Amino acid sequence: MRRRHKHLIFVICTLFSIGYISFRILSGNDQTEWTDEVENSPKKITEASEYYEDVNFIKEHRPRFETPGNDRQKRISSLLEKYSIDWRSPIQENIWHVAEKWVSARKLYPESSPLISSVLRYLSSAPIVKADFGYGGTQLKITLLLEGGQLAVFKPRWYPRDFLVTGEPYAGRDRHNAEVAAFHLNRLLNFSRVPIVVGRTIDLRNEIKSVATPRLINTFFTREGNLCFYGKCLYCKGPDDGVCAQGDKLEGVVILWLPKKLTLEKWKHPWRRSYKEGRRMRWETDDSYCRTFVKNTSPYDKPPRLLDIMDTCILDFLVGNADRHRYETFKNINNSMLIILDNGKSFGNPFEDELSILAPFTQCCLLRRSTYERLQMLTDGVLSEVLKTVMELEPLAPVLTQPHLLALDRRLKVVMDKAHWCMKQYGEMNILVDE
Ligand SMILES: Nc1ncnc2c1ncn2[C@@H]1O[C@H](COP(=O)(O)OP(=O)(O)OP(=O)(O)O)[C@@H](O)[C@H]1O
Ligand SMILES: [Mn+2]
Repeated sequence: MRRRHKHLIFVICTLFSIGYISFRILSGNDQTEWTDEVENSPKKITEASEYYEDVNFIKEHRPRFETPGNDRQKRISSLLEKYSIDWRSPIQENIWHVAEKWVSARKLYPESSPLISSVLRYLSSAPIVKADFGYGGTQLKITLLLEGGQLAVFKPRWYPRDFLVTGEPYAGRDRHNAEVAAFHLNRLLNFSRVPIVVGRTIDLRNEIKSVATPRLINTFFTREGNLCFYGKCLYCKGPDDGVCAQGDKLEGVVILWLPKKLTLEKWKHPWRRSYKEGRRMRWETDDSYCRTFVKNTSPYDKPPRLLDIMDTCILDFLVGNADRHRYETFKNINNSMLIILDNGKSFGNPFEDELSILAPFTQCCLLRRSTYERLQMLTDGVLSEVLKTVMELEPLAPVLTQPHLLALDRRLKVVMDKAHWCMKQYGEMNILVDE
């Protein structure tokens, strides 16, 4: 009897030990579910199929910055190889023709070409043959005719780089450096939809006034020994609205004009703001606006326009541009891109993220797969690092202050979180579009 009793105790202890050891092994696996170990040995968890799906989902979609020992450095190198600018490339005087030929329905220039450096170099140095008023709009600018017959726009500097624009999300005057940063960011996103732009400090007296039309000369004046002008635009009424050089030197940006033979068509942006206090637009109060209205309305009911709106709002959210009230496409050209013109209202406040700019994306939950993959490549601070390096020798360098660079990385995380939320909610195949 006693022997049988002992035997029973032995069996119970053995079973208990086996149970305990199994439990430890399994819970050990549990703890590795977020680490690379699971990525390398997915077989370990194949039995729990539901759970496996979830882990796989997170593995594929979690932001890269949560992955230790990832390929960050490789991503930086490959992006720099494609997008670096040779700011010392020799001047090529016949480059305008090249830039003109680049323009097609879906791209303004190739993703990567040493000739982009050549265009930027010449745009920042070509002699100015003629200068006139801008061409309407609300902001002060000058139209330039450059040597070789190329048209361009000059937008002047109003603010120092660290100026903080507060108030309404679209407040303040244009930020000239924002045009430059938005252009390079658009390249990193592989959009090629922002016109080519470069920083340039001009001699207002010798390069502009000397070749200006009489009507532009009439708006020149001096203030405290500095040469100024106020030009003509909706907000350019007189000297109070003028911009002044430091002495004769005026910093600004030169934007390459699109080929004259291509006509632009203007569209009202479906997610535009009212710009009136107390007046709310439908998208601000109706979260089904995309599904019930925009998606059923031409030209958003078929590709590529709505996807272009998604791309644009992501770029705008990253740079903080809340002023995309209208947009332009090439008239009579099939599948024309949404041309991302006028980014002057970006980079006003690096300490706030204006979520309403993302409304098209959060309300439609739609995104090109190519854009999603590119955004993912730019996580882990890759975005700010590559952008900073690409613009390091820009004539306006430093183009962005550190807080603005950090804001880009922070906002990118917000975009990725929204994308993952959409995927979880509706399924990846309903969110990401192969186009
Ligand atoms: N690079 C360009 N090539 C061709 N057309 C251009 C270019 N830049 C601007 N335009 C034309 O001029 C218009 C006004 O330009 P832009 O939006 O930069 O000025 P703005 O004064 O900031 O306008 P708004 O006050 O409406 O914001 C554009 O809508 C476009 O039609
Ligand atoms: Mn503008």
